[in-house]
Amino acid sequence: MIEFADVHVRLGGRDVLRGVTARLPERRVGVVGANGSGKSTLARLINGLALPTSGGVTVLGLDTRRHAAKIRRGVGFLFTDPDAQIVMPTVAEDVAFSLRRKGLEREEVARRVHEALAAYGLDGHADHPAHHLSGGQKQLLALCSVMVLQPDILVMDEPTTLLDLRHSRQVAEVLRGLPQQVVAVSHDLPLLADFDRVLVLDEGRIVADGGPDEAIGHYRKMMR
Ligand SMILES: Nc1ncnc2c1ncn2[C@@H]1O[C@H](COP(=O)(O)OP(=O)(O)OP(=O)(O)O)[C@@H](O)[C@H]1O
Repeated sequence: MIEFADVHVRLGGRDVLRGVTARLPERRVGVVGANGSGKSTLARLINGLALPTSGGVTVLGLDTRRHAAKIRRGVGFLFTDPDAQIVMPTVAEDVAFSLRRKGLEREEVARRVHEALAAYGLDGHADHPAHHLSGGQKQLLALCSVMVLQPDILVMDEPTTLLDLRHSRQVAEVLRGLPQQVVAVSHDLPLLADFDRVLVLDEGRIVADGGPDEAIGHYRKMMR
């Protein structure tokens, strides 16, 4: 469960979010809106990467202002650019990196890495240099490295921007099967078409909120 209570965010003298209130119990929530409407800031609030100037954000029952470290352990965050997230030389090492930091035994790490790579269609690339993967494969690797930690919530900021149609569909398929709550900021409207709920932001406010047909319809009209 994610809850925004009258959240205002002011950055560099600008009101980026202006009174956002929403309770989000749904499993898959999309966020759309024009460039600069505050979507990334909203996403970053969920794991405490951004903090409200006033109002509050509660995630997994905790206030993000007071429990940032604990919330970050429970909230996986996927950035648009996978290069920002890939930290180790090979594909398998990248997935293993965060598991090792958790102090898991070597054999347990190897088992989980193997399973995770297979789930994301990357098992044939385990020993390849991560930076030699295609953009789409890198995005899948970044997602795999986040999900191997089994977060309670996955937040994605424009996860399909760099992907071709096939890889976008693959990511959509992966999201469909995840048991976790997913919040996806995206300009990729087909990705959100079967989400449970979509929020439309405009100039830092939620201006539409509902099922994908209704909310995306509103967004399309706004952008005419
Ligand atoms: N750290 C910051 N300092 C000053 N202004 C900021 C900062 N971060 C974001 N902004 C401004 O806040 C506004 C909203 O930014 P945000 O990235 O949340 O929008 P967005 O809806 O995700 O946009 P896009 O679709 O282009 O990614 C923008 O005008 C941006 O320039």
